[in-house]
Amino acid sequence: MEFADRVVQAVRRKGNPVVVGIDPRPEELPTGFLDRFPGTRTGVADALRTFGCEIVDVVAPLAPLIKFQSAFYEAYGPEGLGALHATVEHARERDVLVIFDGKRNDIGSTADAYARAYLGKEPVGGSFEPSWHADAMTINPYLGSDGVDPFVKIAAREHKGVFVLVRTSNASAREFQDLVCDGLPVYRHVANRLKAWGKGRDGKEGYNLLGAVVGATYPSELAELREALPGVLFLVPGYGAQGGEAKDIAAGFDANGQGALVNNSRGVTFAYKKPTFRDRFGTDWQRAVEQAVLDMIDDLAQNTPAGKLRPA
Ligand SMILES: O=C(O)c1cc(=O)[nH]c(=O)n1[C@@H]1O[C@H](COP(=O)(O)O)[C@@H](O)[C@H]1O
Repeated sequence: MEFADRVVQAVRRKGNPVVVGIDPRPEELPTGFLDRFPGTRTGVADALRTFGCEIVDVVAPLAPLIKFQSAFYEAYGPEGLGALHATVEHARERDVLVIFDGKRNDIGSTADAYARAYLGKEPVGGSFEPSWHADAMTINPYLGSDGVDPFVKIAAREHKGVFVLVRTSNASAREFQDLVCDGLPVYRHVANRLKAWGKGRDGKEGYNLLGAVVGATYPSELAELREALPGVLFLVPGYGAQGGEAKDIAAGFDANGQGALVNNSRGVTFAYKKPTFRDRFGTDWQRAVEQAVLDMIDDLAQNTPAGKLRPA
């Protein structure tokens, strides 16, 4: 089944558009967690793997998607990447779609290698094998069409998805993305190109394999882009730790409650730090993770069109 159809159906089945971001920072692991592992690079990587897999177990029954932030694993070199790979495999065996967040790109031929690495298959012996089992990945459009086309081509062949940075959530997003040329800000040029890059790649549910990353922290741009990009799935980071609220995200959805996938990383992963959760759940950090997801689902249902996804 096409990636966009799998997303829409998973969102419908689970009744919410939550993406749990797993961005593990060793220094923020629950008290005593790291002490269970040897004080070596391998030990830290094992801790990240164990922590990530436990989060997957808690959130997979609730959320339709998980996004892994590669940076926090790459920080621990090959051992860290091994931990990421093992955690992705763990997620794959559960009922949840996986986004690899590495914001890759390069010149066309190298972009093709990245696309094959994360979405495709590589020759091994006499056959072709996938190295990573992500359902989708994030990419940077700065290099233009020849850097994006290989991702689209390989995603289409493998029934995978791609999310292109269009309007990022960070404070300096305006620096380049708002520069006006030919009468439009740069992010609107990217949005227009995105339509062209994804042409003919719609799934049966009406959404394209090529999605857009649009931050929750810029509500008016989110609303404007929703209008401009019908049939494009939005990956919306910035809810929670970066200050984005459900009311800011509401305009990113379609009328049917689909179209926006809302990411929350720190607010879920390290939910145990929230004073009210600390009082309620003590050292049971898994219960805090679960409650953070349940609260987010409620918040989005009450304050955005995602409420329409709930069974009547
Ligand atoms: O592509 C992304 O996911 C992304 C794009 C963007 O514009 N802003 C953004 O925060 N992200 C990622 O989304 C996650 C947000 O994390 P929290 O702020 O902890 O929820 C991190 O993994 C970021 O790298």
